[in-house]
Amino acid sequence: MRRSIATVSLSGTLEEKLRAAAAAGFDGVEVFDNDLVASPMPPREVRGLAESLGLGLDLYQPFRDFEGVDDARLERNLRRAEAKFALMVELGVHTLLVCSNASESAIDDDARAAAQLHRLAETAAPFGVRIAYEALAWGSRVDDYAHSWRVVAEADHPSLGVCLDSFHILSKGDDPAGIRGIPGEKIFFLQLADAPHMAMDVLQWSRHHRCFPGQGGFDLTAFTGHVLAAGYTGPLSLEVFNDVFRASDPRRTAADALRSLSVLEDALSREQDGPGGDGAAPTGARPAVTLTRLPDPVEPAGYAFVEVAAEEDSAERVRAVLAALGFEHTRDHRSKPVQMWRHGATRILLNSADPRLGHTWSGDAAATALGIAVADPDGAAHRAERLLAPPLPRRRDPSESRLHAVAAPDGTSVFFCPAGAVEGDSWLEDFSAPAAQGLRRGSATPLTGIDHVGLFQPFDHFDEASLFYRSVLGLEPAQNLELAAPDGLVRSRALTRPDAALRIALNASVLGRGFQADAAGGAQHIALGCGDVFAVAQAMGEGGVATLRISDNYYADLASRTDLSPAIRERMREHGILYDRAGDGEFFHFYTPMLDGRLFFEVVQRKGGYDGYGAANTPFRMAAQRAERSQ
Ligand SMILES: O=C(O)c1ccc(O)c(O)c1
Ligand SMILES: [Mg+2]
Repeated sequence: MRRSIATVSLSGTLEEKLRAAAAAGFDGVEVFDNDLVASPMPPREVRGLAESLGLGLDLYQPFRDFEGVDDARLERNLRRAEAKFALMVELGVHTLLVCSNASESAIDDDARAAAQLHRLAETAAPFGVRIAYEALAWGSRVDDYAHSWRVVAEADHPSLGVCLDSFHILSKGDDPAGIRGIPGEKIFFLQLADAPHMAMDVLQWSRHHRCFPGQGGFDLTAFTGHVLAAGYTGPLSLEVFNDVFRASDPRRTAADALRSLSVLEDALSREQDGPGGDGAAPTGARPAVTLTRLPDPVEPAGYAFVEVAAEEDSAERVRAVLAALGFEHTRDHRSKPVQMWRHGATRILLNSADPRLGHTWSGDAAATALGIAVADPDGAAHRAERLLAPPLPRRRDPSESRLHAVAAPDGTSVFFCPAGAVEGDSWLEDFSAPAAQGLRRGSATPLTGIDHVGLFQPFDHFDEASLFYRSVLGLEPAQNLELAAPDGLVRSRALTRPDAALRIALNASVLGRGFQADAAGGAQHIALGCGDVFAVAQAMGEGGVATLRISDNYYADLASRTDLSPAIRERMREHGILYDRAGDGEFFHFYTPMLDGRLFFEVVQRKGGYDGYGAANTPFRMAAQRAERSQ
């Protein structure tokens, strides 16, 4: 389908916005009145620039407070509209968006509104302009799509139709299924925006918190499905008012935006195919539009590895922790300064070179790459590329295996590794047995694998990162949580496979401050699953690595709210083990100290189907880390 974006969704001058939209691959834009008025470019130049960029100007907007007015004001409004129609002719835009009247003085009379919109459409027609009437959620009379459609139907003019905006409809909990009853040719325009669920004034919610489809809490796939079922064939246009996007690099925002539409179209196209999903047997009537289809979603089987980069001093600290956790240094890379540490099927790669720069890693130890085990690495890489994930060039010897890698928004490398690879196979052959004196053995601990990886994100790219991991790795996002760290609020969002084979936790500091955010690149952790958290804590201590100490007050509080026995609580206190409970599920977990400024490990034990992350304990963990740092 044709893809557009409103200039209000991007930062910068009108020219920068047009260039960013074109660079991302959009077909068209909605021109916002203010962006044009503020631009030094005359309308004909804007038109020329858009043409040279291959962009259509699909809509001009918004025109406000037109209908439901007294007769004298109607004449003034028509003159105001005529000036815009003349401008639109110069720009070459053929559709004007008219928002439902939001002023207190609007007259509550549908017949009057319909007659006045009829006059407007009649005046627009000679200019080659159509009117798309949009119900604002805060319109003073017309505030839902069904009402806007009743007025448009009553006005009955070929140059008048409705504009549907997902935000105004879904924010109020209206049932979008009714859209199917609107004739497709009377839906002149479709604006898409998602938003996180919030209990707040709808105007403020709309003007500050909209986000791209798939980043919030609305079901945009179902919504758009209804609009297509009605027979709509126009553009899918993103209209996102968002405080962060207004102030961010427009090229990056535009790429994020286009990715959201690719994911949406792909989901719609798969839905139309029905449960078989092979494109051969549509269950419903196929609409008159072509939907972008991406390579099949990736179904990760788990982590093939996590790579940690560390310069020598901190590498020694990482090695000490790995050995104490029961990992063993089993292999070395044949051509790079990379050690493989293994515990059963769990692998941590320890790299002393900066994988991106090719020289010695400087700075704090960091998790720089995630190896994701997938059945079809080529297909996964192909899908990632279609989702505008930047591919990473790999420097390698000709004899080495080739792994596809892409960069996540925070710069983490994501490798697609063949699932089920065993030693003697593919990329693992790039590693050989280490010189015997280099070998370091771990202890026997009941670790079961990598439970999750926690990555701190710059706040501005939090939604982008969550859409990236969701669409590129096939993960389902949970609700955003806000956690009170001792030095600021931390937003947290978990993404997981339905079968829990892969979990990622994203965190960000709401105000971009606090020690977690201050660590260059932000705090990170690698969480290991186990069958006996006490045994692992014990072994780690015997291996010379203490666990992060949690305050005694925490254990006093635990006594008041759980029925854990005093003996167990005492052992937990001794090892800094934290506890959470959900239904019948229980969660025990502890942390290593921060290895440098940013990286630490966590060990978790899940019982009885617990599928959270112990978020309730995060403030206490962060307080303990902060106390430890300032010692
Ligand atoms: O917030 C507004 O005023 C506004 C303007 C135009 C739109 O299309 C819209 O959805 C909201
Ligand atoms: Mg709108």
